[in-house]
Amino acid sequence: MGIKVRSVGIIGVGHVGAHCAYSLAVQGIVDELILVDINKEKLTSERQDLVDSVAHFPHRVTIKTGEYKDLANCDIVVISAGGITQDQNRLSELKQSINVVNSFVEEVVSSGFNGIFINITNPCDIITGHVYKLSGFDSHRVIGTGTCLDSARLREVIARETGVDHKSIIGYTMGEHGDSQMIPWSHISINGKPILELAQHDSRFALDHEAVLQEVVNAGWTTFKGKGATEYGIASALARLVHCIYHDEKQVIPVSTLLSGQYGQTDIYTSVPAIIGKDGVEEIIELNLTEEEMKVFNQSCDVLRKHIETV
Ligand SMILES: NC(=O)C1=CN([C@@H]2O[C@H](COP(=O)(O)OP(=O)(O)OC[C@H]3O[C@@H](n4cnc5c(N)ncnc54)[C@H](O)[C@@H]3O)[C@@H](O)[C@H]2O)C=CC1
Ligand SMILES: CC(=O)C(=O)O
Repeated sequence: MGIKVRSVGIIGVGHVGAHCAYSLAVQGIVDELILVDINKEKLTSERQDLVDSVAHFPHRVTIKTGEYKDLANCDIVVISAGGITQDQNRLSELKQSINVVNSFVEEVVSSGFNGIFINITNPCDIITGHVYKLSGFDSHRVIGTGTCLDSARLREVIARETGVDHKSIIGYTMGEHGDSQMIPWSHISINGKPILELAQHDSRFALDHEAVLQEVVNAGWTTFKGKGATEYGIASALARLVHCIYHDEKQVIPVSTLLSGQYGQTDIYTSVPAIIGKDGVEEIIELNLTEEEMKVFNQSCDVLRKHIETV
């Protein structure tokens, strides 16, 4: 009897891809990683460094390098190819990132890959939508990490301000993984108790909403400024998603996914909470946003649409 090897491919093993590889390996989420990068020297070095850590793990992980065609049998292919621009604006990466994914998505699909794409490359929502179109896959199998990372940042800020552990905070940011993302405050809760209700009786929960949003939006650039990359946060978000898929967890996580009428939006990839399981995005959760929240969410979609038109 053969045992199924959990195999994940990573395209682009720069700051982000290498950290994703390490997170998946060290947490024992995969049995095999296949790393692909156009920079062959870097690829060899990243593989060697990862291999050097394996002997200390309590589990076995095989780390390979390969070409796009070698990803045929992977369950999941992570896209983290490209390069972050210096101007701290994800949208200015658009043209470069489109060219990057154009150079391999169809080749990966024609190799026989029939699993789930998880895209990280920025601007995450637009590039994920483009990968969806290039791949011809059903949208539930093309996912963008979207505001999964920003939502972790949000929960950390709320945890710090309120003193409640982040695991007891239910909260997401929605919309663009970028400056126009929004926080649906009417749905932020401390394990089910709306934070807006708590705020009426306890000043700890009366947060400055605009300041929290700005801190969340700026967090990536706070990280980027001193090290020229953001990597641990996104790698942890990616590892969570991959774990959810392999274990069919059905956890609700905000990801960039195709909206087909939900929230009054159609034919656009953007972040909303969704159930993640073995089939990828299994269900989109439609929150009853307030009128003001809907307005800001729609504005975020407008920002994305304006840039999609330039592709
Ligand atoms: N969605 C998110 O939350 C986040 C997204 N990012 C994005 O991830 C991407 C990668 O960022 P970094 O790792 O910091 O960049 P990096 O420059 O360190 O690494 C990019 C890697 O992609 C490789 N590459 C370029 N074209 C390729 C191709 N056609 N095929 C295979 N490999 C290719 C390069 O050789 C390089 O090794 C950027 O678009 C960045 O904005 C970064 C952090 C968080
Ligand atoms: C760079 C980026 O997209 C982030 O860290 O949020």
